[in-house]
Amino acid sequence: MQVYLDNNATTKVDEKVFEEMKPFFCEVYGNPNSLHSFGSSTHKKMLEALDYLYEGINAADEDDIIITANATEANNWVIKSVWLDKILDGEKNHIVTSEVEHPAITAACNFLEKKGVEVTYLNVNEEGILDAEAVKKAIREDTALVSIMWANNETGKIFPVKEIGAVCREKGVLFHSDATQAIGKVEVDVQDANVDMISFSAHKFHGPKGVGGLYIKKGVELSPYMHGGEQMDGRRAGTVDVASMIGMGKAMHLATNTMAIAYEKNHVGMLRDKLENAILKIPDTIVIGGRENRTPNTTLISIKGVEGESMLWDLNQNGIAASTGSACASEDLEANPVMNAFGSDSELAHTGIRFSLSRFNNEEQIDYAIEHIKKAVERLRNISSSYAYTPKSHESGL
Ligand SMILES: Cc1ncc(COP(=O)(O)O)c(CN[C@@H](CS)C(=O)O)c1O
Repeated sequence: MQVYLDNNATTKVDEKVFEEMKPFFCEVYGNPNSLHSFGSSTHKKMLEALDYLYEGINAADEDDIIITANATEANNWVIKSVWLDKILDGEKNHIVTSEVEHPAITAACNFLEKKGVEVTYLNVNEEGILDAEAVKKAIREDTALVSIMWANNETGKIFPVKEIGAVCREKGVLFHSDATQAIGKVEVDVQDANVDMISFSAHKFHGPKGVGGLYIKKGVELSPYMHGGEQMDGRRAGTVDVASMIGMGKAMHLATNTMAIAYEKNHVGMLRDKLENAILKIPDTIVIGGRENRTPNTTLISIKGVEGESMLWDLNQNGIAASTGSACASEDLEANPVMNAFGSDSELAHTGIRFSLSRFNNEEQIDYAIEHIKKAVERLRNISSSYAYTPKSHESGL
């Protein structure tokens, strides 16, 4: 049996999305910016896709949604164009973010630090989140941008975006939120959340890889990251990947309409809880950050005495796909940076396993995964030189 439990890394394209995309490779293949009918025949479906995107995040008609290659591009665009617009050409020289952001934010900020920009990386608490008060205290006169994610890709923890947005509004500071792991899992309402910009990627909500977006609230000026043609009203040059844009719109529609969200919470949340409850019955296991206030599909679990990579290998031998944390950091065998951020010691930070489900998982798959997780833990602990179960040890915390 093949059981895919790594949906925060990427998801399967929904068949309905694929069907929507198909005509735009070999039949309706014109360049949308061409004046002839081969080009204009793409417009109807592209406009429908934009409508789905605006509807999915409750963007106002006068706001912009710019199609990018992915969330990484959108995140880099925000960080580097704020640097251009407000730091190089302005009086600001400070950015506030968190220490558990995706590398697309932290690496871009590290790059700016080498250019002399000051960056505050806010700590998270033992629940893996930070509060709006901490953001308020970090904002300075010369703060150009606050960028705090909507939901964490490893723990699923949801950040108080609305409260942070209110603080940024009060202080007159631009607020960006990386919503990549929120869309399709929890409600994302950009007007309610007082947010100026959000990033997203289609392949996190059953759309194609290689397409994403940046929502920009009306009135927010942001220099283009890509110059060239007049696509996206000159805000992002380059011929749009028509099929992928249409696929992303359809995926957003499927993922965010009322039924889908309710289904995600009831179905996926129930499956995630069943998996989590079973693993927590094993001694010396703990959910990193606790079980509250998370996206319904994600769990990051520490299994003491079991190296994350060894566990992944064992599960993979049985057709089960999971991860030790974000895919982009999985190559290096460093301790999980998010677990480090929680203050877990290095040994424990190597024991995290992330399971991230989707609406395409079912109970049979979860039962199969539980069976093999238990066997893998027993096998790996038996050969572990560092783990010895003692009755009190299962009360140990992080
Ligand atoms: C919060 C967040 N922000 C940005 C990205 C980047 O998405 P791209 O489509 O690759 O550009 C991701 C992708 N996180 C995957 C791959 S590293 C994970 O395994 O956690 C993300 O989770």
